[in-house]
Amino acid sequence: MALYMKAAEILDKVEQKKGAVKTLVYESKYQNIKQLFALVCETHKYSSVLQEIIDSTSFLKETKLRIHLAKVLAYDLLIGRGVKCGGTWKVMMMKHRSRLQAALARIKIKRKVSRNEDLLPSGFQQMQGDVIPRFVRVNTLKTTVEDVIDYLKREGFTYQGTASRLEDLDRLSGKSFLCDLHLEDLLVFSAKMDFHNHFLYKAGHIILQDKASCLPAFLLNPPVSSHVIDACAAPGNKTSHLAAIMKNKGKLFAFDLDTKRLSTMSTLLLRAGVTCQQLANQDFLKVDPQSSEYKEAKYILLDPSCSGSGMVCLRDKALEPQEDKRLQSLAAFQLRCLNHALQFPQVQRVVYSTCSVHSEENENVVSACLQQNPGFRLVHLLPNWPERGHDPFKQCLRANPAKTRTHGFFVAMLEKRSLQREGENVLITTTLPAGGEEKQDIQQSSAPDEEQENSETASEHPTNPGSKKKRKRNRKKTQNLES
Ligand SMILES: C[S@@+](CC[C@H](N)C(=O)[O-])C[C@H]1O[C@@H](n2cnc3c(N)ncnc32)[C@H](O)[C@@H]1O
Repeated sequence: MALYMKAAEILDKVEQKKGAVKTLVYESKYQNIKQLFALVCETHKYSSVLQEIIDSTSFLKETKLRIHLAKVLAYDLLIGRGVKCGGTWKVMMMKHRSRLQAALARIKIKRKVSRNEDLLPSGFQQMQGDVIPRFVRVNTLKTTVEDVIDYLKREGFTYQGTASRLEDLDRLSGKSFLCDLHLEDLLVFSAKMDFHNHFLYKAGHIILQDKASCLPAFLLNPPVSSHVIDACAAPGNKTSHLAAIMKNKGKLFAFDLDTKRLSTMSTLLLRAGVTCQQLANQDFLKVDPQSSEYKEAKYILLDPSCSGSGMVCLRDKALEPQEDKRLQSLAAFQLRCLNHALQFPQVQRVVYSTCSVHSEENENVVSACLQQNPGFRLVHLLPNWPERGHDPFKQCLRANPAKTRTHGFFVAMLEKRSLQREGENVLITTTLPAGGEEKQDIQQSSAPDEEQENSETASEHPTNPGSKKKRKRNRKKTQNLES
């Protein structure tokens, strides 16, 4: 019963656009997160069909159930695993079973389809084949990749080395796993692997984070001891990633408007061993860039609220035409945030990211911002990343299940022009698949010769195989994971 109540509560919020499924499920503190997440996602996908079924029967009127609870129960009865609770709800659902089944059958006949999946709105049908592997980020504040691999091997997992091609990820099954081909602190497992109850997760040694969502902090790559702003930070996965890159040194200012999400974030950061953060329940747009507190802030990560249309289980809703108005208002907010980020006097780099597939929230925001801020330009990111921003924003990255085996995502990095002397080359190389040929991308800078202050040039990025940082990056053995 508790499962259905929680699922209905979250579905209600999701349909009112009060939050993303993943966050709401996590915040619910329900013990079986995976089960709750699956039920909410699936009911949400079939929401319009369930509404049609319910409307065509007297189910709501007779049971006096609220619509979201009715949908969740009807989903499990007709499409899911069968109603699993006992008591009055089970009796009630059994009483209405044949009428609800008949209503579903009538809809299938009307639409001339035989399978339930064929009733899904087209956006959801496309993604039925999309399987996203389980990505696990090793929290280097608490452990090392080697220690996690050893620990898992002792538990019967099979380590298959570093992936060399995207297709290697599709072949993962059972307890086999790989190191990711782009991000060295990321392990990849089959989609079915669940770590929510695993010791490594509960102890904060691993973070369950989609690969695309790991890109912003990885690309921003703030140096140890730097001052960094995470503008829209909760629930804090990217904040903890930034802290790991900064080795918990320096200052990490993290803002979020939402008190509840911030409190979840505090728990998450505590578990991850983050100590360099300064959390504030504050509107980023009202943070004063001129305040002396931020006078050394050179790196900003901006991951503002977005339509969430890249999240696989939300895809069809976000593609509905009536979303246009909402997209415009989100885009306006995102542009204000990005413009605001560029007002910090010492800012050198800003990474802008969304989990949206819409150009309105991605390339269009970046384009408008660059027009309004000619002192900034785009940095060409990871040259061998397979999915690029829409024309002409090839410097930016996109991600999606088909091309990158991740949720839909967008990342851009803006850099202050004065960081590069005119005519200098910005060299950005990338970690390559094992055995792959080294690729480099040389971009001609057209920046005016204002000041040469950037000691953190792109060639020092750890993705550059030759960078000092990468050479020095010896993963320290820290705690014994079993202690
Ligand atoms: C996409 S989520 C951020 C996810 C986060 N970066 C992470 O990786 O866990 C967007 C966040 O922006 C927050 N937000 C929305 N408007 C804001 C504002 N004006 N100032 C600060 N935070 C804001 C929302 O509460 C939400 O938590």
